[in-house]
Amino acid sequence: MPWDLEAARVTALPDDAFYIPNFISEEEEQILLQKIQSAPLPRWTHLTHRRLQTWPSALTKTNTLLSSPLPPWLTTPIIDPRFKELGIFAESPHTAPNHVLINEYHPGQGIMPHEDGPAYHPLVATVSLGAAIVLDLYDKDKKKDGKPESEQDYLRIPRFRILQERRSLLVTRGKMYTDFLHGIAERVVDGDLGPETVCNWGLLGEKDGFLGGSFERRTRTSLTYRDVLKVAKVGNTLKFLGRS
Ligand SMILES: O=C(O)CCC(=O)C(=O)O
Ligand SMILES: [Fe+2]
Repeated sequence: MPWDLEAARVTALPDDAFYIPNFISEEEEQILLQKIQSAPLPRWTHLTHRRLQTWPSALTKTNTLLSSPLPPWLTTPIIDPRFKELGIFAESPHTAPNHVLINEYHPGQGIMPHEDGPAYHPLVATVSLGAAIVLDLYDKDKKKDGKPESEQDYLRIPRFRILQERRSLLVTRGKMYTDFLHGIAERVVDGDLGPETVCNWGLLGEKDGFLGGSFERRTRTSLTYRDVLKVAKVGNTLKFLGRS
């Protein structure tokens, strides 16, 4: 793992994006997948095109996080020591992520182009598990309220494509967070892969598997680490509710 995030910069992208292959080991990947699979069923929110876990809890209607620690399996070794060593959240308000979304995509599933919005410090650190997937980035300009205006907009060609290998880390922040939409196409095959079409091609850990220019999707799970700006102490909340 590089000690300096700069060595991992995706130079073909506007500021800032960083890609680190083999960020976690195969053993760490298996432990994480097993923890995710063994979470009680009510932990999952089932959406039409994927399912999702939210740790430590969903935000309130005012985008507030009720303060609660992340479980140790989401903290060690990803946040502590690795994010800390790389200084990934050093400039975010809480100097560490306090929220993790876990998305699971089966082949053919994806996520519509969207932006992550103002509830978070503009930085997302994504660890990919289980299989590779292509993340598409779209210009935001022709969008209204951050959402595609039409079906045609949704189908339009991405401006950039990032290939996320299993066990890799992708960090997007700044302009990449605020000026682009990101999405994952609902495909069973990711194709047209090569140095001209994949902006992090030179940073990939194992290009050999992708030299044929395409791969079949398998189940891919992502952990997206973020810093929620507004945090309420649970003690205060209880007081607010008249319970203490
Ligand atoms: O699975 C991913 O890598 C992206 C997930 C995402 O965009 C989100 O949860 O907001
Ligand atoms: Fe997102």
